[in-house]
Amino acid sequence: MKIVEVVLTPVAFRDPPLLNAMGVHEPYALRSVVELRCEDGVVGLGESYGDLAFLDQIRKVAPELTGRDVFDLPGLRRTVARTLGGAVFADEHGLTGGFSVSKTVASVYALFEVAALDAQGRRLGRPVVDLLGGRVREEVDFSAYLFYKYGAHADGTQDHWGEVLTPEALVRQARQMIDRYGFTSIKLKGGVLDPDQERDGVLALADAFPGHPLRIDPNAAWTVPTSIRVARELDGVLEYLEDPTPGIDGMAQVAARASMPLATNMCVVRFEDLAPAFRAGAVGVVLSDHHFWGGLRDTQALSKTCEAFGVGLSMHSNSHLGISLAAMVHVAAATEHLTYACDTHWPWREVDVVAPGALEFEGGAVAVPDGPGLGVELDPDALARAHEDYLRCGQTKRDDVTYMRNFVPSFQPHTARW
Ligand SMILES: O=C([O-])[C@@H](O)[C@@H](O)[C@H](O)[C@@H](O)C(=O)[O-]
Ligand SMILES: [Mg+2]
Repeated sequence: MKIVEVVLTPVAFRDPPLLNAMGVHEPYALRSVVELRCEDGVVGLGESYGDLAFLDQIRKVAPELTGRDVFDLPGLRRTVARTLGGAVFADEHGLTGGFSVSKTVASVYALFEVAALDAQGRRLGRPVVDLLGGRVREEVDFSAYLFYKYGAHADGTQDHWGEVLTPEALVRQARQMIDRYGFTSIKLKGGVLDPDQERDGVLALADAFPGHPLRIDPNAAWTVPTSIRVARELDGVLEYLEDPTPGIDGMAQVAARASMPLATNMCVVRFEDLAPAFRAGAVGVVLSDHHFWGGLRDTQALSKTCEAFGVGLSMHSNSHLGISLAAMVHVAAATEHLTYACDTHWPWREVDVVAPGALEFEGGAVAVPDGPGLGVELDPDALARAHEDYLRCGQTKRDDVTYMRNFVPSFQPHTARW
């Protein structure tokens, strides 16, 4: 089945002022939506980053795909690598590790691979999970992804979550999210407040939600000694500690002294990073993310590799919409070695580009959608509105650091600050 046209639509959707080690989320999150229009009227959907530097790369590749067989994934990967010709996409926030040619190819390929698999599934009348080998689980568990946050954006726009800067407010946010979605495990985005305050936040969550596995992710905001101290203070409380400190060497020093496994989506972000990290004993859990790990099939390869080395696998997320959530659910449902509930930013968005109904949370889990392919349908009006928002919002890249300076003029990112 040949690809006849590739349509790329950058979109933007409202995002609350969520805090992290690099600053604060801007009023809109940016994404790209791809439609692979194929023979017989079949259309495959994909979703990924919306930064201009990423759009520049996918815009180079898109015209090269027309006339290609949508079932030829190795050919698709070769076309991506050849067309990019060594280009590097640098997502300046740095929250998902370094940049490289291989990570850029993996990221661009992933967007088109998901769309190709969606098209294949629609053509065959089978869900993507079946193309990945079939279901090992019917539904996929997600964690409540909590953020410290401001009560309003720089222009005064508020949201229903309110300000969250204290343990009490964190517990309130967790309760709102758990009441609505039923999550049974909790992740806290840290690297925002003094580590002692964040430790107290975790302890308050542990008290309020007994039996809910907990994690904290300071995105490398802590030094090695601070990480070791906080790990000791949260002994028996955390299921894993995510990216407390920068780099494989630093993580290895913490891992040697911490009782809980360390997880990462910062120091292991490509297959090339696995050997040095595993050799150093730096990580006990790798956070997969098909958007930069080379798509759904490479995510499965990552899982197998982790299993062989006795390393756990969880799933990282960034602000995203329903096409990405569907892809995350399909790959998670087809991947046996997935040892923790996945992350998702889903509760933070209010609109979507897909028609409602296919993706529902129950007990913190999402069942694999029924339909062929990814099982989600594009809502053309919603897509048009989100594209209008993209054109109107004036943002062209994610820049939490500069936006943070509206609130704290002297702000510098918090890498190994504490
Ligand atoms: O949305 C955020 O601010 C997160 O900090 C995100 O960008 C990270 O990449 C991510 O969720 C993580 O686990 O590090
Ligand atoms: Mg992380």
